[in-house]
This record gives sequence, C-alpha cells and structure tokens, in this order.
Amino acid sequence: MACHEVTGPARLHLGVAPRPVVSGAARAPLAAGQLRVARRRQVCQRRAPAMDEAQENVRVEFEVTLPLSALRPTCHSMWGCNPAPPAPAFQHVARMMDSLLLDSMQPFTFTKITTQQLNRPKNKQPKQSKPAPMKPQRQAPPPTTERAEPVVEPASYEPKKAGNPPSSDKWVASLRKRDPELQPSLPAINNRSRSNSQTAGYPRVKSRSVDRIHSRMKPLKPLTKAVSKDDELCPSPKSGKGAFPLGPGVEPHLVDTVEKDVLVRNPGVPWDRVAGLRAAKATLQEAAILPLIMPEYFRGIRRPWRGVLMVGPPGTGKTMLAKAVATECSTTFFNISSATLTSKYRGDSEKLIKILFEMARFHAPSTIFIDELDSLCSSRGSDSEHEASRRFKAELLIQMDGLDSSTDERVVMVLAATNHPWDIDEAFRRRFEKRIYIPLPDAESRVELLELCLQGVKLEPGVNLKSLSSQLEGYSGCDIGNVCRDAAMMSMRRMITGKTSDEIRAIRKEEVDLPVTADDFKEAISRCKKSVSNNDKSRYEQWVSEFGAS
Ligand SMILES: Nc1ncnc2c1ncn2[C@@H]1O[C@H](COP(=O)(O)OP(=O)(O)OP(=O)(O)O)[C@@H](O)[C@H]1O
Repeated sequence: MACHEVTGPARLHLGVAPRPVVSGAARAPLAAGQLRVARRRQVCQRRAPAMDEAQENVRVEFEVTLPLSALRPTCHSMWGCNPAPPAPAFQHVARMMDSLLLDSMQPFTFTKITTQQLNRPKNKQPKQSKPAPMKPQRQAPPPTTERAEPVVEPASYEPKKAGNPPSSDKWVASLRKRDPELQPSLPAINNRSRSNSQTAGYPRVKSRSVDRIHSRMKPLKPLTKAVSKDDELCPSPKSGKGAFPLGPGVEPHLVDTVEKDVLVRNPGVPWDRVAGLRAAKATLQEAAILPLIMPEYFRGIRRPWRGVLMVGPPGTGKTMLAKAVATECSTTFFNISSATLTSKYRGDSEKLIKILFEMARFHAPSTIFIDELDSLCSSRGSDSEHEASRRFKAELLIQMDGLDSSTDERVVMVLAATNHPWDIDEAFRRRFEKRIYIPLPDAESRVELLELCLQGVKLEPGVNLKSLSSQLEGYSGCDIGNVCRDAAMMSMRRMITGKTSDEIRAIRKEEVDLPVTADDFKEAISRCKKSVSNNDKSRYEQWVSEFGAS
C-alpha cells in the first residue's frame, strides 16, 4: 500500500506495516451513488526521516466517501463479521485504498483522518497524535510505496441495520453554495447517526477537521426567534407568512439584524395615547390606514402615499405617532435610525436597506419608520460625504422608487421623522409625498397631555389643568411630561430634606404619596424651561409653509 506523509513532528508513514490490522465495515449508502467506507484501521509505522529507529505503532483511522460503483460486492463480505476473510478480498481492498491515495481524488474524498499511537509504555500517557485535517478536494501528493504482508483481524463492527436518513439534496446544495470547500464530503459528514462506539477496544478519536466541518454545517439558523415570554406578548410579524426566505445573494446575518434590531413586533401605542395632533392623525389615517381598509379604492391615481415625512420640533410625538400608525394598522413595523445603520453596519448599510425593503414587501402591509431622517439623508455631494453614506442614500432612493403601489398590491409605506427638514436632500424630499407638520401642542392638546401624564397621580382639588396649560405655552409634549414628573415628586423632596438615608428608609410610602398642589406645579414649571425656542418654532413654520404637503 502507498506510503503517505501526513503531518506531525516526526514523519508519519501511512501504509501496511509488518502486522497490519484491518477492521471495519462498509455502511449503508448515504446518498444516491455514494457509500462510506468507515473505520478502516491500519497499524502504521512512524519513522525518523533518515534512520530506522525503534518503531512505534500508530493507529490510523480514515474515512472516505466514494461512489458506489467503485466498490465490488466482495468488499462487504470482507468487512463483515467473518473471522478469517479470504486474503484475495483484502488485497482487493488494499489495492482500492492504493488507488484512493494515488489517484486523483475526485470524486473520492477523505472526510476524516486521525492517528493514534499504540503500544506505548504503561507509565506514559497514551498520546494521540494530532488529527491530520485534509481538505476534501486536495489531491494526494506523490507517495513513496511500502508494501507488507497484510494480516486481517476479525472485524468487530456490526453493520447497522437501520439505514441512515437520506441527505436532503436541497440542503446540501445550499451548503455547497455557502462553502464550496465542503463540497464532496457533505453527504457523508451529514450522517450524524454513525457509530460513536469504541470499536475493537480503541477509543474513538475525533478528528478536528471533521469537528470543524460539523460546526460549519449547523443548519441555517431559523429566522424566527426561540419562543420566549416576550414573544408571547409580541407575536411574530402580522403578515403571518413565517420566516423571510433566504434567497440567493441574501446575507443571513443582515436578515438577522433586521429581525433583531429593526423589526418591532408590537409597538403597542394606540391612537388615544397620542394627545392632540388631530390634523397629523387624519393625514396618517388617510395615508396608512384607509388603503388597507378599502384597497380597491386606492388604485391608480388614488394609490396610497409611499412616503410620509413628519417634521417638527423635538419631543412633539413624531415617534409616538409612527408607532400608533403601526399599532392601529396592524402593519409590520420596521424602525430604523442612524444609530442602527451607521454603527456596526456602516459598510453593510446599503445591503441592509435592500434586505429591509425586501422583508417589508414580504411581510406587507408594512411600515418602515426612519427616525432622524436628516442624519441619514442629508444633502448629497458635499466634500465631507462618506462613500458608505453616498451608497446608502443611492440605495434608499432606488428602493423608495420601487414602492410603486399602483401596480404592486403589497402596501409598504415609508414614514420618516426629522427635526432638521432643511438639511434633507431634495431627492428625498420629493419622495416623501406627504410632508406634515407636527407642531408644539396647542392649549387643548396641552390639557390632554396633562391628563395623560397625571393618570394615577393624586391632585389637590385646587389644581386647574386649564390654567396650568396656559402656563405651559411653548412647551413640547416631552417638556410637559417632565413638568408633571417633577411636580409629582415635590412632596417627596420636601419630606426627605435634612434626613439621613436610614431615616428616609423608615418613611412609609403613604407619607410621601401626597396630592400634588398648584404650588408644586408652579415650582416645577419654574425649574423646567421649555426646550424649543420661538426662533426654532418660526423656522419650522417657515419650512412647512414652503415645502409642507398635508
Ligand atoms: N402628542 C403627544 N402625546 C402623548 N405624549 C407625547 C406627545 N408628544 C410628546 N409626548 C411625550 O414625549 C415623549 C417623546 O415623544 P417622541 O419621542 O414621540 O417625540 P419626537 O417628536 O419623536 O422627538 P424627537 O424628534 O426628538 O425624536 C413621549 O415619550 C411622550 O411621553
């Protein structure tokens, strides 16, 4: 048999030693036209390169896949439980192994080669030599030949009665596409049901190369997350279409990213949690809700708006409105922001956008919400513009153009919000057909906001929300929330002043949970100033009068 150097500190010669041991058995076919020849052991010799030293036996275990046609039926009888198989049969197998080592390997493939030293002195720990990983498609180097008289030991291998589960051709094909290195050995390695027993008293030595391939061959991660307590509350996308299919060119990690970081399963904001903003709500209802309720009407010239931009000062409820749209319409909600796109996915952001829109179409009706649009879609062509940002903008423009709801029944709406509408590139401005103003709350909305914020808070009878709202003119919804929080904590602040932490710990909840007074509100308002200046307000109003479309 051929002598072949594999690896290791000393030269390792595979081949038939003076007293070789051969055992093992052929297994059931793994896939059409393939057969695995497993656990054929041979005692080989490890020798120093130049001289004959004390010989150490080395157990070599190798596993190959080869076409069924390459084997004759005699092989089976030889590997059976016959204690003394006929010598010609063994020679036939030995010849066959020679050809495996010497010939071009295609379509033969080593799936595993492991070595193990035998006959070590008792005081020494039996050391297993390093598995010799072998790439499946590599051709065997020209070997030196070493021949010896073969002696066949009785095989202890009991062929398995149950056949291995057939490999899925589809699955194998997809893995091959992902990792061509695995190609020929895929079906054999897939067979996880192979024996792991310690055959013939020798511990099974796991090949590192096989481990590596096994780990690579983990089945594609299902895109739906494992069911957790949260998932019970947040059901899968409303489309009910299951996981997004991984087509050619779709990178699984990006799909995973969209699922994990962008897809919001249940925004959980009903309309009545958003105070005021009636005009904005009506526009959004027409843009997002009615096309779903009466799809036949919203065809042709009446096609749904594909882009809606909400413009307004910070903290006026733009994000809340977007979530309310998704909640009320039961659309699949994708929430992207510059933070999601520009941090770890900077290089991949245009690919991410492409997949995002594909997923949105798959799970349609969908709402894609882009928060802080100005930071992603600022004017193009400036010197400071990063290449990745330019590519991202180009891809987003293309994808938004592709949302032609006059021909496509899958309704996908892009909803965006910005505090800096004047920074947005004009190409994007055009694609957001509706540009609506989300203003600071008016007197009526401020009362609504106060009621919403003070739910569950005890108020002294003297507190008048209307007069309070007049004191909060120019405050945003967020500012009003802060004033209410501050006022609600005033009694507690009074109570703990000058007390040690032990004394504070001793205070009972009922002692601090006192009704909020008008004075508390007065003090809170004096502490919390509004966050939007009059200048800012007029700048928004000017932009909306120029570019607004509601
Ligand atoms: N109209 C509103 N109704 C109810 N709550 C509001 C309203 N406006 C603002 N809020 C409160 O302000 C907080 C911030 O709102 P939101 O994030 O929607 O503002 P935004 O306009 O998106 O701000 P930014 O432009 O800075 O992102 C909300 O969590 C909510 O408590």
